[in-house]
Amino acid sequence: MVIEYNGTILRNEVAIRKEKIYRSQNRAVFMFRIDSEHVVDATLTGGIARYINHSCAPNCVAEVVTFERGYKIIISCIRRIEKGEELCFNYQFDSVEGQHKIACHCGAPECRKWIN
Ligand SMILES: C[S@@+](CC[C@H](N)C(=O)[O-])C[C@H]1O[C@@H](n2cnc3c(N)ncnc32)[C@H](O)[C@@H]1O
Repeated sequence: MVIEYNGTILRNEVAIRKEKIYRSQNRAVFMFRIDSEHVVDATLTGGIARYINHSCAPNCVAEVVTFERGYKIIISCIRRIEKGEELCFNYQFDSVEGQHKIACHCGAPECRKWIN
């Protein structure tokens, strides 16, 4: 394990409301989907794991584990990480028709060009 992705677990409806509020406040929004009904909101209560970028050739993986009837998001390395190397994992965002596409800048030879 490298780091835990901390934050507050929210139901979808609450997460949608919070995201609107954050955007109206011009805040960067940090949310991690854990299942079809819940999101971990790291915008105000998260740690540094929220800054981990996406890569199409990641050195880490993010896994949702159940813990004491709740959830935890654990970031683990999947290969040796050199000193100074940036941590990254595959966001595995769904590609939703009509949704704004995010260009990927991970720089990996096998880059899929889009995050979502
Ligand atoms: C959780 S934040 C990661 C930290 C963010 N880079 C920052 O400085 O606050 C996720 C956002 O970072 C950007 N991002 C992360 N990985 C990226 C990548 N491989 N290519 C382009 N943008 C990326 C996207 O805007 C994405 O929505």
